[in-house]
Amino acid sequence: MTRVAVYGTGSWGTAFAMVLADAGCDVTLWGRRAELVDAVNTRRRNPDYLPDVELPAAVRATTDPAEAARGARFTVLAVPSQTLRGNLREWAPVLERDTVLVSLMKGVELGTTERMSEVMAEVADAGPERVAVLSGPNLAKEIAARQPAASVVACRDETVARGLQAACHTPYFRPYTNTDVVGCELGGAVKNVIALAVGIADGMGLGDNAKASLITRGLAETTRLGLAMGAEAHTFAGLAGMGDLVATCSSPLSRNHTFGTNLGRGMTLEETVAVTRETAEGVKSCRSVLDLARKHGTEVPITETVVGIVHGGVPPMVALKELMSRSAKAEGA
Ligand SMILES: NC(=O)C1=CN([C@@H]2O[C@H](COP(=O)(O)OP(=O)(O)OC[C@H]3O[C@@H](n4cnc5c(N)ncnc54)[C@H](O)[C@@H]3O)[C@@H](O)[C@H]2O)C=CC1
Ligand SMILES: O=C(CO)COP(=O)(O)O
Repeated sequence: MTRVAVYGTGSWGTAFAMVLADAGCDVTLWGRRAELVDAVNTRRRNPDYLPDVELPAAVRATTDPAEAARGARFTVLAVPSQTLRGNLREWAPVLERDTVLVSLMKGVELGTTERMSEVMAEVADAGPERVAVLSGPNLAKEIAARQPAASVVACRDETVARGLQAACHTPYFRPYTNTDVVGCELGGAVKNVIALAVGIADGMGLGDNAKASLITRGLAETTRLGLAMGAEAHTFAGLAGMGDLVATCSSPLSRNHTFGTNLGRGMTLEETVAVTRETAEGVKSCRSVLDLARKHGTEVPITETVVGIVHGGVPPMVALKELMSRSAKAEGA
């Protein structure tokens, strides 16, 4: 039986632990808080993040990182992007030497502008054959309800990607393989920023034309940045690009979309943060995505607009006018 360690007992870590168990793996979840770990072990519940879901018996939990790591072929990381480096520094000494690190995270590190796979490779001293990412239209609450979804598992080593694919393939969760790690990660991180923009537009009362335009031009700027970073164009037309963008920008379950809607309705950043319990990665990552784009000399006008609204205090209506009055361009430019 394949042993898997999942670090992070939030919505996605817990839901994906369930997917792995349903696919036949033996899963140990690492959690920070003893009460939550205890609830998983004794009541088969995660009352804080997925209270209505009964977890399979093959999912156990622990607060001990070494116990979670023992014998794990895959080590899945599902903590907020901005805490990964610090967390992994603590866990790296106890991980199995040959374990494959799998990122579920959709963010870019502030300051370094590193993708999560880069942080993982650096901190755990892992080669590309030990670093994988999973990304796609995967709203945790739908998956926890075993509603059908497809996803992408990406690793530079295709054999490793196939191994991970087999480890998480269930009747309701269909993973495809890809070797374009950069494209899959970037698709996941930037769609959170575009979902903020769409949420803001929804909150302002703008219509479906505005939404479709933001999604489409959002995909254009994601692809432009991705190509400059060495990603492959077709990845952005796939599940980790278009797929995730559509799911996140249209679902009320998305934390990023909801965060944006609250801002668009006129809440301040502080008020919006106060009512957001879970991780909305785009709020921080919009700045690192913008930094990344500047490093690569690419234009990301929607991301720039989101940074202006979220961190620069620009009123959404002013930001909209600026976005609409940029110099006219050819669509493929
Ligand atoms: N929830 C979803 O639908 C999906 C989420 N993701 C991505 O997965 C990642 C994790 O997201 P969620 O599980 O949804 O977030 P969440 O907010 O539900 O849970 C985050 C988890 O990290 C823990 N945590 C917070 N600060 C920490 C720290 N300093 N050290 C260690 N642990 C800490 C929390 O206790 C919690 O267990 C994010 O990058 C998100 O973008 C990706 C696909 C779907
Ligand atoms: O990544 C997600 C769906 O694929 C979840 O999006 P949110 O983090 O906005 O909830």
